[in-house]
Amino acid sequence: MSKKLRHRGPDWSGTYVGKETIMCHERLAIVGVDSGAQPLVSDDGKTILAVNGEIYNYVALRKGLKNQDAVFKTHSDCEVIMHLYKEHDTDLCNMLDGMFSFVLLDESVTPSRVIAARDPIGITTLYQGYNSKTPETIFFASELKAINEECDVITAFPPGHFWDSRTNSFERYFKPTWWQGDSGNPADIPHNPVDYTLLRETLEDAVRKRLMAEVPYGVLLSGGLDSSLIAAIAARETEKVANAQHERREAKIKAQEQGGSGYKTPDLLHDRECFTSAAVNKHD
Ligand SMILES: NC(=O)C[C@H](N)C(=O)O
Repeated sequence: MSKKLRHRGPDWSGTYVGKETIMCHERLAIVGVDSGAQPLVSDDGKTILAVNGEIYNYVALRKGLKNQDAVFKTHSDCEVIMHLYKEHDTDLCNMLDGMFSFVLLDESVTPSRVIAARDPIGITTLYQGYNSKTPETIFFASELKAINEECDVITAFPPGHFWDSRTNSFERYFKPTWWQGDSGNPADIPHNPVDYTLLRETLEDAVRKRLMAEVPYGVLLSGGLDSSLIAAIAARETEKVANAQHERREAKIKAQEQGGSGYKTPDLLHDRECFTSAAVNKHD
């Protein structure tokens, strides 16, 4: 089954075989490239997690944990989900800023518990299925093709919901106030005056956080207004980050030069050289 999803991630194929649950993950490494192979297994070996997605606010969430001694085994943006689960149970879903589908297995309880969730608007895909002859076995997968031979009932996992094996049911966690616009009552439709500055800043912020990557990224450019705007913001933000890195390097070299001996370490000089040529290439 996992092989059918291999195209989703060239970087790692991982499998966890638990008491009653098997989890497989095909990874496209984006954050915590060297350490974040999945499924992630907690320090005590009792929480297991597979995620498709990016958690943009993972640094802030980590800082906000009640248990500041929580052991992080990787630099993955996704690991914080396991720690949030310990502190907030399913309320964790509302704390994530990102695009994600995940399945979390809790083997510290008997019977073991499974939580699955999908991001608020369903940016990432997730399907749930079962076979009517063995309905107690539940399948989850990012693509239908992984489970369609095993299951005769398959549904798209509803966005903004989590599923809990304790209740065998879905619950909506995403309940923004503007959602009431669906009620059909015109009074429930927000009618704030348009604020173009806020609109621009929100768009910039949305693009900025999506640039969170330790690997090269690209923008699919159609030439239309939306993708051109996004590409322009992404290019500007990327340049800002590159300039800030350049300034930090220069400051480091200067500090070293002024620090008495005037000796420039070969590493620092090489670093400057590489960085300057990289910056030149970027502008070509
Ligand atoms: N790419 C993913 O879906 C998981 C995680 N964000 C990673 O970088 O490995």
